[in-house]
Amino acid sequence: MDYKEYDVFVIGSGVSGRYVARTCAKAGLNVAIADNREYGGTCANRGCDPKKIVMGPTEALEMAENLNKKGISKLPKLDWKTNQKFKRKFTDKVPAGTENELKDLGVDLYHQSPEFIDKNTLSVEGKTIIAKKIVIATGQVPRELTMEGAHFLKTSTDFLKLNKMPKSMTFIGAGYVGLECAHMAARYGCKVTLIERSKSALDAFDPDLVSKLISVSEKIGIRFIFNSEVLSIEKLNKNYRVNYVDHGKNESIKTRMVFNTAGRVPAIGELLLEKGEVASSSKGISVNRYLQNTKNKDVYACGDVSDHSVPLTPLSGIEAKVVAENIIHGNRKEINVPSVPSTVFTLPNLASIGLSEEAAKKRYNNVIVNHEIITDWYNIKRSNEKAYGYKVLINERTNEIVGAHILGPYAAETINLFAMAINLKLTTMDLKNMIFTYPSWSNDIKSMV
Ligand SMILES: Cc1cc2nc3c(=O)[nH]c(=O)nc-3n(C[C@H](O)[C@H](O)[C@H](O)COP(=O)(O)OP(=O)(O)OC[C@H]3O[C@@H](n4cnc5c(N)ncnc54)[C@H](O)[C@@H]3O)c2cc1C
Ligand SMILES: NC(=O)c1ccc[n+]([C@@H]2O[C@H](COP(=O)([O-])OP(=O)(O)OC[C@H]3O[C@@H](n4cnc5c(N)ncnc54)[C@H](O)[C@@H]3O)[C@@H](O)[C@H]2O)c1
Repeated sequence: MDYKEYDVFVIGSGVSGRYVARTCAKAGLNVAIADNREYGGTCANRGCDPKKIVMGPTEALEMAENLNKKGISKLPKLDWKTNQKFKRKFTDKVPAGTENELKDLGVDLYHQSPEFIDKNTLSVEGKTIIAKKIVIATGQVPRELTMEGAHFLKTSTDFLKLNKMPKSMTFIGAGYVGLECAHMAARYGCKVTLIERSKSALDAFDPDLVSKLISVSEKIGIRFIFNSEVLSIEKLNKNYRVNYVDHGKNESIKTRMVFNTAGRVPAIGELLLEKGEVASSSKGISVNRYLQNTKNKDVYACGDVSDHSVPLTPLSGIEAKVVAENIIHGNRKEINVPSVPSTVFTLPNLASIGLSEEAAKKRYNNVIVNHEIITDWYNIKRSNEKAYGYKVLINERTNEIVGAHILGPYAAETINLFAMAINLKLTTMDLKNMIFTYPSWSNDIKSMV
């Protein structure tokens, strides 16, 4: 019988899977890894990294527009095609680079989805694999939508590698992916519509700041349709017709492309988990505090696919470290996640860490809510940016910051100072007593507390 044995078999070569494979191989274990797409995962191939490159010219345009006739006399013209070329300089190298790095460490590579046969046995590429430990690090995939014509839908992966920017596009779902793509597309000259099922966008973020972001987005031409259900998508000649119900009324919109940005779900459909006796739910692979499956103790999970994770790159990395350590040394490291900052890379950025206003008020008796949409601070006036606002939540008893939310330029950077403050339990006075550079956006955080 054609079978192979490994100490560790990793499924998924994204930020979390490849970390586990690399670390276990470096520790002398006999390791294999499988991926059914190009190696390197979502973040590097079709997520965070290429997205920021595509966004680069829009940031330059935004800054120029804000200073138009204030020292700028001619606005830059964005060029999608040359930016795609620049982007490919990064993304083209990822799959081979990832494979070579793993091969050099002696890791065996497979290019298909494995299926469980039993608790420690997998089938892949016609081979039977017996592994002492199996790591599931398969990430997430777009939620499948089932309306008539759903097969016409494109995804964020298609968006980030479009040959040219179409005249119009419609996104179904106004979450992270929908909003980020919408902001990029609108600034590259596309007419953008977002159709969202619920009453607002970005439900994980502060509603006051979200509402300001929506009004800024509308000013750059983005149309939002809330409380709306898409019924069907029809193919016309060059366009699609999206039929939807808006407040009980049947409506439609003609658009060049339609994207599914309605959320992402754990990528577990192809693994035949029941045969491996692996416990899972709609949130992903069920794990305990060692990130070990709650049923099959020889299975671990890390990254977006674990039911412990918030689907963000830095968290996937932290989880991978825990899994690698527990496999190499036996269960000795529990997952312990600090407060995790998160940013929607719209312009302006919307960034957040810690508790929401609602959660903070539930958790603490007395919460100070510092909230302002800023119009008269020096930074906003000199940059002429479209919006700047914050909400900071402070536990009145201890003066510790328990939540911070910023809508503004470079909020993806300044929120990291709040991450440090919250995780180190700094008080408002600690922050105020720090000396930061001036004039800088970071320095403004002292005025927010
Ligand atoms: C458009 C977009 C933008 C994003 N932007 C950000 C951002 O700015 N900041 C941030 O922190 N996060 C961002 N994210 C989320 C981030 O990409 C993920 O949190 C991160 O990539 C998760 O890493 P992972 O290793 O868990 O999974 P992934 O990187 O998704 O890797 C999983 C791998 O498993 C493979 N796989 C799946 N199923 C199977 C199978 N059955 N068999 C074999 N292989 C399989 C996949 O092909 C993939 O290579 C973004 C996501 C998207 C989609
Ligand atoms: N900047 C970042 O860090 C970043 C960027 C992209 C993605 N991500 C990660 O990926 C995850 C997924 O992001 P996402 O944008 O795909 O999902 P999301 O959950 O943020 O947003 C999905 C949106 O689609 C709506 N929706 C669902 N079904 C719908 C339907 N049938 N019709 C209309 N609207 C519908 C939801 O109400 C929600 O507002 C995020 O939670 C985040 O952790 C992070």
